[in-house]
Amino acid sequence: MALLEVEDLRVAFGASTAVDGVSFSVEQGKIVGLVGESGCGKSVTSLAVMGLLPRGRAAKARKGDQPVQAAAEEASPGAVKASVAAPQAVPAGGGRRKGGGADVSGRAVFDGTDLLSLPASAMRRRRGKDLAMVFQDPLSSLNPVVPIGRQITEVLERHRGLKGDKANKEAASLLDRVGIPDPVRRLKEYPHQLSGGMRQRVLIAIAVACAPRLLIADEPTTALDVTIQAQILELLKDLVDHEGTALLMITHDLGVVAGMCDEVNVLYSGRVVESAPVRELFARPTHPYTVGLLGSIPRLDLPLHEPLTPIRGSIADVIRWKDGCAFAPRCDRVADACVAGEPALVGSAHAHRCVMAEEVA
Ligand SMILES: Nc1ncnc2c1ncn2[C@@H]1O[C@H](COP(=O)(O)OP(=O)(O)OP(=O)(O)O)[C@@H](O)[C@H]1O
Repeated sequence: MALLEVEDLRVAFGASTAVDGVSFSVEQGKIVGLVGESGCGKSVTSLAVMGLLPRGRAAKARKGDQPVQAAAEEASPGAVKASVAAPQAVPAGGGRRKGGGADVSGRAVFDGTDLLSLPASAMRRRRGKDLAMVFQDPLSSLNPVVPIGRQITEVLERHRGLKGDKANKEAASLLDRVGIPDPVRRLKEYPHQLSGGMRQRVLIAIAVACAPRLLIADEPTTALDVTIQAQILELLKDLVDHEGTALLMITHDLGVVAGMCDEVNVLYSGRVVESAPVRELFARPTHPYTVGLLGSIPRLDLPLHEPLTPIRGSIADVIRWKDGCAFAPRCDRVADACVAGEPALVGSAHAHRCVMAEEVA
């Protein structure tokens, strides 16, 4: 059994469905990508798995509310008071976007335990220790008025019981491990004294401080320039290779997917529309949305000046899945069958949700 099995995950904010029956799994020592354009449900999926969404009315009635801030404070290994990851979790889950709490259903089975059914206190113990998250924007994920050393030692104290010199030594060795030179001096510095790439390394150091078995990285390199991006991705890959960490990589960047992932799940309008091992997906994309995503990125193997083919329309041009394929209004190959009812996910190793798949192939 995989380390994480997400089954039929659904997340709704009031009447609006953000994640609509998503299933995927992540094996130990593997990198699994969740890919799709903005708004398809990638972040909400990961926040739901981490238990970081503000609870909606239905959930409150079931188990009592877990306030957003409380959840955020526990966000990741940086989930200590006034520390990392938390500020970013709040906007993603409930601050930046208005719309109240989330009603979450389905299962997210981690090492045999359904995380979605855990009480908030048990989930808090797991976050940071077994599961950790790295967010996109390190500046808003770190506390600007606390030296980075303190932000790391708080995690070590909380989850590993390390204090004083021992905690400081371990913090310096974590910074060293993520490639920050002169770590002892850096421990005393504040986030604004570090470059963007270094701040992201600090977040990764915090995330791995307790050797989590599952790391979720939500667009961890989007805010960085390409050379730093490559270093950070290499660092994450090393963790997987050397520690056997399972990595769920959330990205809209197919280049990152190609270079990093073992398996890929393509999301569209809250549902997985295609999932496959990475080579298979790039060699034989089957869903027209995946084909469109691949057609819209520049390729070195095509003649110079070959035009890119963007997907027409936007993710707002969707129909509800129960009425047919949500991608149909943007699809060049749309046929009557596409809007005749809900398309099922077909296949196992390489699965797709397209009734016209044979014609597409
Ligand atoms: N707190 C909230 N209240 C209401 N709707 C929300 C909330 N958080 C997210 N959504 C909606 O859920 C949908 C999925 O959002 P999500 O952030 O998961 O997308 P995404 O694929 O991660 O996009 P991006 O790459 O831009 O972060 C969007 O339509 C978004 O507006």
